[in-house]
Amino acid sequence: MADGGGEPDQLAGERATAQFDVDGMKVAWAGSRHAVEVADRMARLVASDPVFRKDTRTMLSRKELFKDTLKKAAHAWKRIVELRLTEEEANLLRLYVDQPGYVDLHWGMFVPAIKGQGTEEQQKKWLPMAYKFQIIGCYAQTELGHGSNVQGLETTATFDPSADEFVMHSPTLTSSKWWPGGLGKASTHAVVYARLITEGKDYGIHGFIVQLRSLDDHSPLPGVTLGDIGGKFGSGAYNSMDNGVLRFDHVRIPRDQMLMRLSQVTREGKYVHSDVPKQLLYGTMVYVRQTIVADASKALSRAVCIAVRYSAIRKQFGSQDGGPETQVLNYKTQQSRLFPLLASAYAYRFVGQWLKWLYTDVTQKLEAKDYSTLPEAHACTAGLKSVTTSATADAIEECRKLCGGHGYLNSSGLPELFAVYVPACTYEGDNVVLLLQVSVVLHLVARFLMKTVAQVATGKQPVGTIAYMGNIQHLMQCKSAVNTAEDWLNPAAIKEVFEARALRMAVNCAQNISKAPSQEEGFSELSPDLLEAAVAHVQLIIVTKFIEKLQEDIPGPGVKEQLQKLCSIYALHLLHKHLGDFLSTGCITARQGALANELLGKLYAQVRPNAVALVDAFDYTDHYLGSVLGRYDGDVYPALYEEAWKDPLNETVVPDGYQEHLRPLLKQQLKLSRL
Ligand SMILES: CCCCCCCC/C=C\CCCCCC(=O)SCCNC(=O)CCNC(=O)[C@H](O)C(C)(C)COP(=O)(O)OP(=O)(O)OC[C@H]1O[C@@H](n2cnc3c(N)ncnc32)[C@H](O)[C@@H]1OP(=O)(O)O
Ligand SMILES: Cc1cc2nc3c(=O)[nH]c(=O)nc-3n(C[C@H](O)[C@H](O)[C@H](O)COP(=O)(O)OP(=O)(O)OC[C@H]3O[C@@H](n4cnc5c(N)ncnc54)[C@H](O)[C@@H]3O)c2cc1C
Repeated sequence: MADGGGEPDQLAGERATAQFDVDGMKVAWAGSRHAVEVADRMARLVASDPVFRKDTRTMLSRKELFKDTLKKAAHAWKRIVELRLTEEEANLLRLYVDQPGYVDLHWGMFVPAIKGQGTEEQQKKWLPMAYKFQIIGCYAQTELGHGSNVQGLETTATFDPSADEFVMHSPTLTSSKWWPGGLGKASTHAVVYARLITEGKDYGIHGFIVQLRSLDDHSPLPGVTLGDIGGKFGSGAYNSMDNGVLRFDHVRIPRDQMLMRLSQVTREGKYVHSDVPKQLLYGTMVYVRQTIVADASKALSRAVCIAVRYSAIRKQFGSQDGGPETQVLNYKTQQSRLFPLLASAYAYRFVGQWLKWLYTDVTQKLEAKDYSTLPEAHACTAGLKSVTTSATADAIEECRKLCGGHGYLNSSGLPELFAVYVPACTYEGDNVVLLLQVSVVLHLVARFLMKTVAQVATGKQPVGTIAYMGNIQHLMQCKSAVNTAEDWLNPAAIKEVFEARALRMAVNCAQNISKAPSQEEGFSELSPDLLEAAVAHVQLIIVTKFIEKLQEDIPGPGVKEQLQKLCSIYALHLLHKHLGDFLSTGCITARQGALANELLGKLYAQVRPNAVALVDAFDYTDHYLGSVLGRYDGDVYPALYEEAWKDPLNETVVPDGYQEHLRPLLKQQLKLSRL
């Protein structure tokens, strides 16, 4: 289209300059050819079904939006059953429907909580009902007064041996369950976390399966108060979810509805704890944090895909002699803001794949009663969840700005993506609280290593993602050998400075804490520094996993070369952003920092001809992207123009309210001017 400057062929031209095999990159991104094929099939299935349309979603009222979500969830389930989709296919289909709703919590938390914390007998009873949607479940942990501090929850489950029942009760206003998704309107059941009290003793937080609503008419059961907690940030967005409030007034449940895999209450009311660590109670959170890391790359890649394609279409300013306007993607500033985000999308994808492997490995070990890797799983999931979600939320907002004014329109898809995504920084563990968990581990290891540094070669070595800390003697004094910009292309050079920075920051904290009157005071005082040390450690994990990915066989002409560039961009943009850390810990010199920046500029120029193809490799349909700016065909302007007319304000030429408010005002002003 030549009309008005929109040039869809522009993207075809961009695709022609790619220096790698896009299909090969799709496989590297998805993990296997099979994964590409299934994802593609499910995405197209959703995109071609009119029930799953979402283009007017931000214009719906809350009630309409919620009803639309119920309709989509029911239709998705119907298609899953009709087509006999596998679990993998069904999960992807739900992903591409792309509308937060009760099903996310049913499959994402209710079912995993029963699987992880229920006995075999309990699983046999409850899971088949959940699998067939005969019951709908949610995860009711957070309360009005307590979220981060799980040990501070107030809801009680008091055992009554005379009836062989627990009495669920909300003793205070602050003990009201508050936030659980799916609770407000949809769920019939919940896994409720409450303080277990038996024989007059409080045994702390345990999980209980509680029926909340009638299976006949969906009304709340006696003693149960339920509702939605109200509208949330943004139009459309997370308002499709019925985050709810729940109060119990002495509600009775049978004893066998306590989740009893970790501990039991006998018929007589005796509390028995099995030999498994009590932290397994938090297992569902570890599982979900792991899925959230994988989801970060999806949200980030969507935003980046929109911003890259639109930046290739959008033109501003010509050359001095009145030549054609320049694609904004050619501006170095646009590249230096956008390409690190593109690189981060790939980095998070690969670290997400690794974390999934780690989670599976830990789960298998737990089944064999080997609990040794549990702290590693907790620290990795908590740290990666925190760092990837914070960076992704910031990146989506940056992509909105990269799209200029049009990025602020709902039709760009970016405001809604941000509004849906940003609570990921809070739910499943506030990001600061989770980073502090990582810093506890780092502090303990650093303190131990400082004490035992002389015997470290013979002492107990740290393993897993903290293994590098065992190399303390080298990392505390090493100096980077980088001498030219190109030296920074060497993964070993990158790894060394990231390891040295992370370790030195952890050791500095441990030294300063040891000077405080007590460890507790020191920890509190130093907590801002501990957070930064935790971030440095997590960034090291992401960089390392990207480097390790590149050691694998990655087929397809040019694919590995592009990934190598993205890996260098990811690491070096972090180095540039956190230059203060690297300089103040003496890991690099100012000159080496400048060389890293010089190389970054060169790498951006090399990525430029590949940028559109690199986002095509995410393989997103226009339906899933949900953005007129990110359309595959690049036909942006007609789409923007057409979209505007769909707004309810444009249903009439003269607006509602004209007669009551505009006309009298205008007439009055006219009269006054004639006086
Ligand atoms: C179709 C597929 C769908 C896929 C999935 C989709 C999911 C849907 C997506 C989005 C929907 C939104 C979902 C949101 C749901 C929620 O938000 S649920 C509520 C989540 N709440 C939290 O995350 C609360 C955060 N707080 C905590 O996790 C903990 O309380 C804490 C980590 C802050 C620890 O507090 P603290 O008081 O210090 O610890 P204790 O409880 O006493 O425990 C101390 C020891 O336990 C270790 N530990 C802590 N957590 C874990 C864990 N998860 N795993 C293993 N170990 C853990 C901790 O390190 C201590 O160990 P030491 O004693 O050895 O030091
Ligand atoms: C969209 C959404 C969906 C949710 N879904 C569910 C669900 O399905 N089920 C469920 O049970 N819950 C759910 N939640 C609740 C969620 O898990 C909690 O909101 C979250 O764990 C944070 O807890 P909080 O709200 O108590 O925050 P707070 O802990 O009150 O945080 C407030 C501030 O205090 C800071 N802070 C807190 N503790 C410390 C500390 N020790 N040191 C330093 N700073 C600290 C935090 O960093 C933050 O800045 C959901 C929340 C949201 C927003």
